Amino acid sequence: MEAAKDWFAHMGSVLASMMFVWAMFGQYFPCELRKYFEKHSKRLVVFFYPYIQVTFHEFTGDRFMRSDAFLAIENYLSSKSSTQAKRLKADIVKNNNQSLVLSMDDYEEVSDEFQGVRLWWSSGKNVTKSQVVSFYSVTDEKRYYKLTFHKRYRELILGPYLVNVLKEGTAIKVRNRMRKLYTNNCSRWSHVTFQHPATFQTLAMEAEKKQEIMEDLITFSKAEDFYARIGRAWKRGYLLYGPPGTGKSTMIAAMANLLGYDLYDLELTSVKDNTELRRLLIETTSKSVIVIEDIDCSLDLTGQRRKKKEKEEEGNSTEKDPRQKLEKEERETRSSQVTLSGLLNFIDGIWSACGGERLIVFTTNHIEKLDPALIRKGRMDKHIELSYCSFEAFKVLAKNYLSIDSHDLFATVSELLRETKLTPADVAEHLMPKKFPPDVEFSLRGLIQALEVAKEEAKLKAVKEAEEKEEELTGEPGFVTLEVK
Ligand SMILES: Nc1ncnc2c1ncn2[C@@H]1O[C@H](COP(=O)(O)OP(=O)(O)OP(=O)(O)O)[C@@H](O)[C@H]1O
Ligand SMILES: [Mg+2]
Repeated sequence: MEAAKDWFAHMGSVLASMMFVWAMFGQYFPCELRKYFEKHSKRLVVFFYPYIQVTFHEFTGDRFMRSDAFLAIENYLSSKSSTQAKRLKADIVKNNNQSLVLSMDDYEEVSDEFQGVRLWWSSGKNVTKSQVVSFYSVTDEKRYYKLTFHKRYRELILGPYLVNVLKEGTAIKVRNRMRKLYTNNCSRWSHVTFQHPATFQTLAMEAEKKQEIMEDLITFSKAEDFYARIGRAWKRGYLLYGPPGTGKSTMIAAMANLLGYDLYDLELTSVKDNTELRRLLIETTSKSVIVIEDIDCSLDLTGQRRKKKEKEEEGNSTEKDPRQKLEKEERETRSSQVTLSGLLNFIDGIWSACGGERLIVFTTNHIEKLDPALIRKGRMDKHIELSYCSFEAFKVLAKNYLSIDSHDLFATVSELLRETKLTPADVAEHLMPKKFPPDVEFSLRGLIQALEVAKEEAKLKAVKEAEEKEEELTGEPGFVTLEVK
């Protein structure tokens, strides 16, 4: 097939040369003869050269903006170029890992296959003298990729194949891009490079739970067709809850890293009203995680229930002065301009118009404070509890911080962790090596001591609470006996 293509290509160039000669000297022939020759020479070319060529130029229209199709093809061909081309160009892409991207040099060719059909991509460039007046000689180089395939496969290649090339190429481009962390201030998103090292591998949590969350995320990221078919916006809501220091923010960074998404950290307290909230959310790009941290503290997001309760209290209010009342009302309208319903409208699919996938993640330390309307299933697709450090989670931290899988002191740690509540953040702090290489035993003994102190404190707290309860019941100071094990 390669040989046949070469032969056809050769014939094509012979014919092209004939056409060139004809273009140069054709004018000296009589008009009738010229028309006849032109008509039949095209047929001859088609007969001898049954291949179709499609050219994708680097610049189309705007000479400062590289064409999206060209960039997608460059990315699509990068893996094929690195295995097939003899001359390659290398460039460092400033993504989160500064990876090296290879592409074929000019006038190279690589082949590809699609549904059993072979086709070829070649690269080239048009060099023109620049119109710009300059001391140095300036030339304009416009590169292009040329796709060659047999005319028999016109529909397959111009349809599904090219769609696939552009889709895959764009996905590689997105994967290789520099990711961003956006924050909202003064009604606008501003961004910095997102470079957080957290991964699910280093996240301390039970392996099974971790696996389930990762699978859920990956399934979501690949479910474009599914969401389109069922007519739902391609988005998924997560609610992460648990005490401070249990890894909620760390997990969000790990989620963004796993999927290669950008991160939008939405600070609700600096959003003026629902209109601004709508605009900020619409401005988010696809392949992003939108995070609203500590929703219980952000605003009056607990909805109607709390408002109703406040109204009831207001009935018994002592503010008789109308001016004071007015001020209070003004204060309330100002603070409640971003409402629960405003937020839920977006979550319920208003932004389906935006297209592209988005994850929305809420975090809270107090799930019990949230209105059930906000957290019912369907609105938040997945509720994830991050809790105190279990032995399994400890083992992940021990591996991360001390590079150990087991130790004689693990049994003591395991027993103490079962009786005590220490957050992964606290455990991590004790495992953090004070020198390198780390003194494993010293770190583990430090952790054991902290666990014992926490255990004692918890016992004393329980005694105090019991005494207060007894005092409440009897009106007498209570004494509870501490059972020592
Ligand atoms: N599950 C965990 N796995 C690995 N590291 C953790 C975990 N939980 C906490 N840490 C460590 O503790 C630090 C604090 O954790 P993080 O900020 O994720 O907690 P949080 O749950 O978001 O707390 P808050 O509710 O206060 O926002 C992190 O920098 C991380 O190093
Ligand atoms: Mg946090």
